[in-house]
Amino acid sequence: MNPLTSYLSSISSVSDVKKLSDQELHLLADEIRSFLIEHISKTGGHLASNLGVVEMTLALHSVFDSPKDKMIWDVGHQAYVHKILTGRKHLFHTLRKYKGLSGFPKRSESEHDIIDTGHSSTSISAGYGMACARDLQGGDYSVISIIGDGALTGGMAFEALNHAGHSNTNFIVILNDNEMSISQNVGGLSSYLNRLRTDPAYFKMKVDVESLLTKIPAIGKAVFKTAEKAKDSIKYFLVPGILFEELGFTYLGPVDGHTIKELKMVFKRAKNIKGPVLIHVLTKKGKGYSYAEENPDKFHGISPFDIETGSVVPSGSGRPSYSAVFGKSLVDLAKNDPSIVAITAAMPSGTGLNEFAKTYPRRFFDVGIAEQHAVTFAAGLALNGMRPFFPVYSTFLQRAYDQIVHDICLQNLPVVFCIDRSGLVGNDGETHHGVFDISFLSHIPNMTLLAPKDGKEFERMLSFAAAYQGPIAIRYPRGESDNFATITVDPEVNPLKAEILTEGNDLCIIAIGNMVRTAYDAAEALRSQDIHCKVVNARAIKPLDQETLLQACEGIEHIITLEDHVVTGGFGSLVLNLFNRKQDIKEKQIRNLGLPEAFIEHGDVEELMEQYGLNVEGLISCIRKLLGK
Ligand SMILES: Cc1ncc(C[n+]2csc(CCOP(=O)(O)OP(=O)(O)O)c2C)c(N)n1
Ligand SMILES: CC(=O)[C@@H](O)[C@H](O)COP(=O)(O)O
Ligand SMILES: [Mg+2]
Repeated sequence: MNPLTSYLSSISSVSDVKKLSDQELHLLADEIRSFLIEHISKTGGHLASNLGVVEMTLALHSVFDSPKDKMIWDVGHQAYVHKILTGRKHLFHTLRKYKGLSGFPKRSESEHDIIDTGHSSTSISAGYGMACARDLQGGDYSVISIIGDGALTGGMAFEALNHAGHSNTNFIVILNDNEMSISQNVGGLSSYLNRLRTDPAYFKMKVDVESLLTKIPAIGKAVFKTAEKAKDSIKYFLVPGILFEELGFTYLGPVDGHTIKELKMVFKRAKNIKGPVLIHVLTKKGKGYSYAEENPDKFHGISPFDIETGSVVPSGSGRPSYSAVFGKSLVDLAKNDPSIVAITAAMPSGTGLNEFAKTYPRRFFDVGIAEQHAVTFAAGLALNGMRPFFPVYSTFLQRAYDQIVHDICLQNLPVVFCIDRSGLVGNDGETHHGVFDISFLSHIPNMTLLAPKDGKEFERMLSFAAAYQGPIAIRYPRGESDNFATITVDPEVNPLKAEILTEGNDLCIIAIGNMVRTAYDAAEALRSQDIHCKVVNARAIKPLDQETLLQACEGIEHIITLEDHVVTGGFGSLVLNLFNRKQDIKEKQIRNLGLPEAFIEHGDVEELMEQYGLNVEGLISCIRKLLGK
């Protein structure tokens, strides 16, 4: 290769990868790592996971023929290398930007992206479905699901392993084991995998033992049976991956995930094995960038950073995030209430639980990527006298709908759901926006749902929830907490009571949570133009503070409800029902402002809010139109 032109610039499609020798592929791997670090330091994104799969992805595209052979990336946050090799490297300056490259596989982006992913543990189910379809259609291609050790802790992955295992369907599962979820991986499976990783003798021994045992001459039935039994029992102790073998998979590994020659050899071998195969690949998360290797948690999902120092470029006003407010408040509450325990589904850092975990290790539970289990585990804790707090991203809570209904609300248990990342989250896009939680929670009997307008109110709601007799959820957005200290200073505020922030009789805006600031700023701007809007901070989404809301709207014709949530089944629909039931709705013009019933694309939150008319300017123009001014 001409030293002046890089290997990376020679790759315009996956077929170019196949032309390179193993040595050249390793040189290409170095260039891809520099490319990833360079670009993600500017755009932000999932750096550590992608640095860990460079050689594996190169080997995959060397041995298999995408898109004929189908590659399914679990979660999909580690598919940047796949995207670079499949003709999208020139788009990486737009990574996760509005109308730019998605941070996850997107079928609309490329034929090489076989399925849209973003939520964990779906790849084996989807892959096995595709393999079964292929066999029904007489197809002749490989289906490969690539799943991380974190994602493998998701129950759905085991449902799929169980289903696929005892079939003779040709299907390949690649387990990318880097011992990390976002934080350190947890659970019995993780320790099992760790044993496989750390006892290479296992792998060597397996080959010796197997070849020895197969040499035992089958003298007579009895001896052969004994030999088989001996083989099975020895295999049980010595053959790594026995767990997967017992489920019906042929286990190959563990394989060094950074040696392309070895990877290609195992992938080629797997192609020719009948039935389901699981390849256990060992990788290092963050490989090739020392800051990410030392701190894979921080560099899992990283904002723009300085390559030289590894430090994140500071942004925002410096106010604590809602997650930080949550984490600090919970440590304070737990000091005086020993019944308080905290549960996370593999997201301690993202939900602000690191401090609590350090302070109260016995009262902290990381269940792995297992939201369904987390909720019913919380039910068990609550039934036995504890007060569980479960901070979880809105979008991931979708996984546990039935557990919330059946195991928490039906039994009216005192569990606190702290719904982080509610509303638009921005750069993660469709699979991560938290815009359905009001719709899927507000209709469940016994569920109470609150939304704070700022950090102070959030603290108040958390202490209220800690004493609440029943299921209660508090929804709050990603990012910095707001601060209305100059307006309401009542520390003992009752979170079930709405509050009137500003007076006015031309129109009434009833807003929730993060949208109260938008309503307040729009009303302030309009006041100077002689348009007087009343602003109500609803605080409680369910039950609504009917008395305050009805009173606040007396004598006002135009009402706007404002939410960072889909309008269908959202907060506005609850207000509409209230006025329908309580008052002659004909007297009122009620406009529900929120998000459409659509999957909202990725981009910066500000851009998306503008796009959907939910920023201050959008609200002002809507009010002017309604009032004809
Ligand atoms: C249902 C669900 N819960 C939580 C997450 C958040 N999440 C994204 S990646 C990740 C860890 C994945 O670990 P692993 O599969 O080992 O991949 P790695 O980053 O180590 O390559 C988690 C918890 C998610 N995407 N989906
Ligand atoms: C891939 C994934 O699901 C997580 O890494 C998620 O992107 C984290 O989101 P935050 O950056 O909001 O914590
Ligand atoms: Mg991992």
